[in-house]
Amino acid sequence: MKNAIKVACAIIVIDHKFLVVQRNENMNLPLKWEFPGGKIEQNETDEQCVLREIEEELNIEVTLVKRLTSSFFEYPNIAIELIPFLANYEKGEIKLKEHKQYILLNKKELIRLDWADADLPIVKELQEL
Ligand SMILES: Nc1nc2c([nH]c(=O)n2[C@H]2C[C@H](O)[C@@H](COP(=O)(O)OP(=O)(O)OP(=O)(O)O)O2)c(=O)[nH]1
Repeated sequence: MKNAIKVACAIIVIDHKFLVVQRNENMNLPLKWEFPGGKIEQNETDEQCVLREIEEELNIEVTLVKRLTSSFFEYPNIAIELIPFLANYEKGEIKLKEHKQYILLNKKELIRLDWADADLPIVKELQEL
């Protein structure tokens, strides 16, 4: 795949559940579920990106535990490499800045959501952890 844009995201564990967020009506991929994160900027590492995005989007601090397998997906308007990190919630009160809502689900419940396509292989990999 040519020129995939790199996007880093966090699978945040809180009380043994996974935090997932829903994109709002005005974003690309409206109302799809995803893991919080965003595009990697110049001069930052994947890890720095995900920590920054979590602070920006959710107002919380997390620690990164493990990098999972990247997912490559070509949407009609954009090709992305989605780089997932398993993360632990550390501190802060969740305040959503961009997303419509968040929910905490266990592993089995994740499959039922209407995910952004690029996330599906990651949700599958999570089932096997
Ligand atoms: N943060 C995040 N983005 C995802 C996931 N799955 C997925 O396909 N994406 C896509 C949606 C966006 O096209 C891109 C992430 O870009 P972004 O969140 O920084 O930017 P955005 O779409 O809100 O805004 P824009 O700058 O593209 O208009 O990756 C995911 O799990 N998390």
